[in-house]
Amino acid sequence: MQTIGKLEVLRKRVADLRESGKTVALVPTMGALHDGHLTLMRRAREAADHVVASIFVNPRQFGEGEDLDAYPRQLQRDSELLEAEGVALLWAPQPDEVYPTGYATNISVAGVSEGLCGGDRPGHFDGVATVVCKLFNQVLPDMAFFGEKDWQQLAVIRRMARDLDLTRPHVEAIIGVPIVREDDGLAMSSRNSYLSAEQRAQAAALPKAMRDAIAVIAQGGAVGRPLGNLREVLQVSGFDSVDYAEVRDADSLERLEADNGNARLFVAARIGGTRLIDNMAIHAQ
Ligand SMILES: Nc1ncnc2c1ncn2[C@@H]1O[C@H](COP(=O)(O)OP(=O)(O)OP(=O)(O)O)[C@@H](O)[C@H]1O
Ligand SMILES: CC(C)(CO)[C@@H](O)C(=O)[O-]
Ligand code: BAL
Repeated sequence: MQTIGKLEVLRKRVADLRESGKTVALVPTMGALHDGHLTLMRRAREAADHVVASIFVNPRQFGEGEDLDAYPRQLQRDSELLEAEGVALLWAPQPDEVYPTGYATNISVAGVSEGLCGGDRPGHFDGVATVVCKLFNQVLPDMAFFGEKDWQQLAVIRRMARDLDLTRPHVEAIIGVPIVREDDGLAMSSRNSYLSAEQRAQAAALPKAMRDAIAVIAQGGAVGRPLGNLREVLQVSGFDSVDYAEVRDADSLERLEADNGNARLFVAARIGGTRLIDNMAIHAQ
């Protein structure tokens, strides 16, 4: 596996991979890899002839006072993990390679980016859409893989690909991979490394409270009371605050007051300084 920091070199190496009609999958990440990321790499390996992974802690998607500087960076360890997964190229540019002096363009996707993480993190999805569009143009992959842990992000990226008529990858080739969880149900996340041992144990209350709320919501009726209970349970379990707990349509992301058969529960909650997100279908898929 070759690690590349210059766009010029990336374009040449991707062109080499494409020789004799071979397909290329892109898996964008911010590094500090865990089994959730490695599952994306495996899905990509199964679907394409070659996998290009990217590691870029994108400054434009972090708000003021967020954890841009503290975000874990461990390129050496990550590159060993990617190599072991059979990844062909690692695209790991520095910020000035992605946003050179004079950079002035922003992509903003309305609708699906509103509320949930978009509400709590103003400008976040502009930063995500902008960098993902650039990554797509840099690698021109046949397909790209994203985790359903960031369900709203996936919706934003698909909307962007549809609206901008992207062909590499085409919107149908933007593939969502189900959430990979720890044994106690907590969704794997690079930010879990911020948790102390006590907070890590308390964090398991999040998926459990979500499953309990879902069991009630799936029986029909309004979502207000189960979501109220979920907030209370999280506070009693050691969470400091709940940024949002909402039921939305899984595709349109419209907010729902009652189950519509295609509903999904979305929660973001804070424990210590760490913000954890999760989402689950109300009805088994
Ligand atoms: N537990 C998981 N299961 C499936 N996909 C995941 C999981 N965690 C992350 N991903 C996916 O991996 C890709 C890269 O994510 P990223 O590098 O931000 O990792 P992360 O663990 O989500 O980090 P963060 O702590 O910033 O949320 C995204 O498409 C994300 O949805
Ligand atoms: C898609 C992404 C790599 C864009 O920076 C990031 O938002 C992430 O890791 O989910
Ligand atoms: N996985 C989402 C990236 C972020 O939180 O900025």
